[in-house]
Amino acid sequence: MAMANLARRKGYQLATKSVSSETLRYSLSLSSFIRSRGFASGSDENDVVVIGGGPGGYVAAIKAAQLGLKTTCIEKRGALGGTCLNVGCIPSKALLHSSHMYHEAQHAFANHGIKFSSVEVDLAAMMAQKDKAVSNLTRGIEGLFKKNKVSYVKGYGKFVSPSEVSVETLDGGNTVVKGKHIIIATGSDVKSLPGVTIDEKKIVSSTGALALTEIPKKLVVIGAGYIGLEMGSVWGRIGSEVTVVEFAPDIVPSMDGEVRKQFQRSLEKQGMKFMLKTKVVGVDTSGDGVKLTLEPAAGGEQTTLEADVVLVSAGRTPFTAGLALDKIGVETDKIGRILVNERFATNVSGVYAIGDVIPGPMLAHKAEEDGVACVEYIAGKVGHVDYDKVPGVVYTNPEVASVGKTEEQVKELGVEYRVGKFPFMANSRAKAIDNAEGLVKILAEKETDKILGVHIMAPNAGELIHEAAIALQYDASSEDIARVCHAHPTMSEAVKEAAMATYDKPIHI
Ligand SMILES: Cc1cc2nc3c(=O)[nH]c(=O)nc-3n(C[C@H](O)[C@H](O)[C@H](O)COP(=O)(O)OP(=O)(O)OC[C@H]3O[C@@H](n4cnc5c(N)ncnc54)[C@H](O)[C@@H]3O)c2cc1C
Ligand SMILES: NC(=O)c1ccc[n+]([C@@H]2O[C@H](COP(=O)([O-])OP(=O)(O)OC[C@H]3O[C@@H](n4cnc5c(N)ncnc54)[C@H](O)[C@@H]3O)[C@@H](O)[C@H]2O)c1
Repeated sequence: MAMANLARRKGYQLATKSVSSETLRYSLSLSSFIRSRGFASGSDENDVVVIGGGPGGYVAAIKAAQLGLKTTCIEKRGALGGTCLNVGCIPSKALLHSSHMYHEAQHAFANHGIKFSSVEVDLAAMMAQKDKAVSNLTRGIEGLFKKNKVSYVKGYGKFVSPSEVSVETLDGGNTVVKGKHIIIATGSDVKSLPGVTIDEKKIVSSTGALALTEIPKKLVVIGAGYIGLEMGSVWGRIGSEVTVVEFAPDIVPSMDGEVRKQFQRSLEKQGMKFMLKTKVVGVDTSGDGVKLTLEPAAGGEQTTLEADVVLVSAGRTPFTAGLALDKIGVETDKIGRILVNERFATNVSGVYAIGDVIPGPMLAHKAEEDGVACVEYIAGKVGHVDYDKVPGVVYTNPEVASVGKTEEQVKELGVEYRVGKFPFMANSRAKAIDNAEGLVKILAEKETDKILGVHIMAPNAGELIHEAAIALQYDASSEDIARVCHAHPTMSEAVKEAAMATYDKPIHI
């Protein structure tokens, strides 16, 4: 609105009535920016080149093009969407949903009066449904590239200079792509463990675990983080005996302690076994299955554990292999993450980095936010990402979602705080659908009531958390949430009640 007024005052014409104020804002500021910086127009040189077509890279490329910058994206895997779409977020959520439906059919339908004589898993069909979702979505991004006029080069990119990337194309050719600004968005890869060689058959990474052709009788998962618990849930629900070996004293070490305890109990009830404070010191794949040698994390007597398949999910590591970063002098930290400033600029002028390859949470939505902010800075605007307010969700059942600080972190900060909790046992919608496990927990600063962190365990916690994310972003108080009218009967009412419990008293408990 303000821009439209400015346009009128300055005598600009709105070209067509379909031009939105947003488009106008970008085009006005961008045309003057292009004039002042001498950006490419119609030449072979790009304003922006993005290496990597994952959530960070493809979103940065589309946003750059929307900002009027001539943009090319280089991707080596032959499909857009990166780890997330091809071998991460999307295929895992497809399998989590399919396996959840099977589990519900076996264990929950009868409570709702739905009975049938037998239910079975067709693994090939389950995998085909997952693959269909992935291929539809990757093609969708190619469509978005065309719509936004992003050039797409399929091949492996390597720096020749800070403004030139040589690409070995997938069709066997070679080309050099030039750009005034180059964004590295090459993501991450599975972190390997000493003495544990991934063969994607018996010893698998998440990629192998998303494509097993048989249900393993015994699955051992190394690492009780996001991937281990999600993929462990998938295979556990459809028949595997799942044991999770975790080095730390707790599962998902970054989670709020109280919520984590309830979460672990819930997973154990579903049949998942945990061996905490334990490390894998060796694997033997010479027989039919796998024999693991384990040792207490603090050292001590060794034990063995047998498995048909072992999933290595002990974290991911930044991926920069083959980029020739040393050739142009881009700085990385001790664990290989590219160092950037608040504008995502590396130490080399004109070279930027975003997503999993830089420090910060390794999450798709964080990579997307990085991508948008990075190109906004490149276009002379101001970008914004607040890593303290990035929601995290474990998509098990129940899901666990959180945003902001855990109680342990708040304590460590020495801030005086209040806690408000509300269990789904007292939420009418959760009772109506017979799925009342979990709680909402809110932490707020005692003096100001400003919300510091929100933690939710519920079947749809990943959806419920965004009310809290908005509240945190706008520095809302728990009273602000509590005084917003929430529809009845919804699971969201538990968020309102937890907010009431934080600054005053809840009604329904
Ligand atoms: C099993 C699994 C499940 C996950 N689930 C979730 C989830 O539910 N929610 C969530 O937020 N996050 C999830 N993640 C994490 C998420 O996938 C990553 O945080 C996200 O993909 C990072 O995006 P990115 O763009 O930085 O990198 P990536 O998605 O890794 O993309 C980088 C791309 O760059 C390409 N590339 C690398 N080097 C070159 C080169 N030299 N030339 C050309 N191309 C190159 C790669 O082929 C890749 O496609 C999951 C990860 C895994 C493994
Ligand atoms: N739902 C989601 O958003 C989602 C899903 C999957 C993956 N991801 C992202 O992918 C990244 C990688 O996932 P991940 O599960 O591999 O990593 P993670 O960092 O979530 O968990 C790794 C776990 O392995 C443990 N560990 C490390 N070394 C070990 C060892 N030698 N033996 C036993 N345990 C060990 C760690 O203590 C930790 O609990 C995550 O950081 C996450 O950001 C996100």
